[in-house]
Amino acid sequence: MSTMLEVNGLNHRYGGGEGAHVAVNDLSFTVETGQLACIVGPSGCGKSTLLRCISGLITPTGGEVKLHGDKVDGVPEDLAVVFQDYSRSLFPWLSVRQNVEFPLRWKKMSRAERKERALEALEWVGLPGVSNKYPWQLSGGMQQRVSIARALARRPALLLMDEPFASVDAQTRFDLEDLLRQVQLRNGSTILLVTHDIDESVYLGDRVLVLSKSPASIVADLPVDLPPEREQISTRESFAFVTMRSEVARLLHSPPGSSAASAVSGVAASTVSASAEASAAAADIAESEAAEKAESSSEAAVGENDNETRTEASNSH
Ligand SMILES: Nc1ncnc2c1ncn2[C@@H]1O[C@H](COP(=O)(O)OP(=O)(O)OP(=O)(O)O)[C@@H](O)[C@H]1O
Repeated sequence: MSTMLEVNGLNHRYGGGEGAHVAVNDLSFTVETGQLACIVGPSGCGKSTLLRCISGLITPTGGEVKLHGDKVDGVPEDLAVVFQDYSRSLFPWLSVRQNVEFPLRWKKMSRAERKERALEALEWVGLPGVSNKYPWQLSGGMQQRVSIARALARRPALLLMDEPFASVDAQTRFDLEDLLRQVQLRNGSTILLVTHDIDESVYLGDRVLVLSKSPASIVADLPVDLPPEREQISTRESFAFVTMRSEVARLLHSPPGSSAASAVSGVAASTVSASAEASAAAADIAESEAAEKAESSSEAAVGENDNETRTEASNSH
């Protein structure tokens, strides 16, 4: 697998002098071709700043970014970005198809080719029948699909996504997450997605990079040990998912540089599987203990309330 993105010693400071604010602090990582890497970090830690540096929208104050080996010093032609706010990224006076075609105008291709690419991308995102509608005639989730189609139509070397599903309702969010993984698996796209939602980072990612509080630095880089094909209910219930999300939550809530955080980051992959085994064993023990207790207390507990099993829906907002 070749390296698509290299971030080396990246720093970014806003302003100067006493009012200077360091948003990103010495970040280094790579993303391999065909990988979907998620970056998760607390609100305000510097995630968007990192994406702006990677996309060439701002020049970092230190370090460098390379896309397929070329130093980024402006917005690369073969990079696309999907933002959270779909309503501001689509042109309301253009039809859906014209919106998707829009960035292709700067590519050397005929009108017919542009149209074909746009229709193909709309099909990838499950919107084959809306090409002549206007964005304001679509639901929020459909508009975000159009934004994704517009990014994919360019066949970018790297797709950056900044909290792409944060503005849609929970069910639409699930649908869009599944759509993204399907598209990524089918097209082999390389994607770097930023989110502050722990569950989303684990569900979507082949890998999760955990950032510290501001200024952003990398606390851990964890491979996601889940099958490529994921399903909202069974994947989220799986042992590997639950273990991993706990690991990420622990890392996010440990102060950077704390012994807990550095201990985990040093042995990221092995920690996940080791703690998975330990938790499995603990769960087995707890289950058999509970069964024994239930058996012995069942005679004495006649008339008492039924046990309630409560599954807490995770929400890391
Ligand atoms: N243009 C700017 N000038 C000065 N400071 C800025 C600028 N943009 C961001 N910052 C500051 O840099 C820090 C990181 O901001 P950034 O938007 O990158 O964080 P984030 O992790 O994406 O936040 P959120 O999760 O809330 O979207 C914040 O303290 C923010 O106030």
